[in-house]
Amino acid sequence: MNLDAIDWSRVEHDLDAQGQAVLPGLLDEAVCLEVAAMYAQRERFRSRVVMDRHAFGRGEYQYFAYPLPEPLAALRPALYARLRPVANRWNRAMDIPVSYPERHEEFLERCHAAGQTRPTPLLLQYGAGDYNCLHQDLYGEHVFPLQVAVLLSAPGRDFTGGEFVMTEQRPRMQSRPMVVPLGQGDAVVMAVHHRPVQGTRGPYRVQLRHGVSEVRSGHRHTLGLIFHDAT
Ligand SMILES: O=C(O)CCC(=O)C(=O)O
Ligand SMILES: [Fe+2]
Repeated sequence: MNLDAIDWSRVEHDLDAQGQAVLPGLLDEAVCLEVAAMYAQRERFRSRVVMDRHAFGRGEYQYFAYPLPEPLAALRPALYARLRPVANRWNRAMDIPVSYPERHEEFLERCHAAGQTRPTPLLLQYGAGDYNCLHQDLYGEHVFPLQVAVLLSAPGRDFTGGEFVMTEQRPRMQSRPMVVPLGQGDAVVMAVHHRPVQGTRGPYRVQLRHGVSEVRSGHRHTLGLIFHDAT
């Protein structure tokens, strides 16, 4: 994990232009394999979700329990600090009277005081035929408007299909699809649910959703980092 190697002005530009941006090579291959292997260590997690039981898609995921293991424990506050200026600027543009404190810990205290005490970082596991329906990761009143997903598996080698997709819904218009190309260790930063777009008569909001197309073969693991906690 080397956050200094990332071109954050390009990330900010891409987030403003399309609601998502790639962080290339966020985790190296050895770390990807180590994190993916945690899936089998049930004691690391607070709960497991089998997606087809809830009509969320097909496949499964587990939410980590506190304390988070490394590298997640360090990555979550470090990414928060880099993304906080965009989150604050987006809220100002959308007239949302919420600003995010300097430290992630302080934001978590706000979540916890409102009953959002459960950790949201998650590990997802897909096999052939699995997919993730378009969704928004909202877990209560307190929302940090950006989240990160790291692809832990190698496309072409570990799996085929399984593309990361997003849609952006503009008011009274049809949805715009986006496919985000990711290699092993690359991450996508994305809007959790909405973002401001500059219109001729001022800024307006667009709604975003993300999901994963069907995995055709092999296995695909993803690490999801959401900055608010859950009720
Ligand atoms: O598996 C993926 O790429 C999507 C993960 C996801 O939905 C998330 O991290 O919130
Ligand atoms: Fe998600």
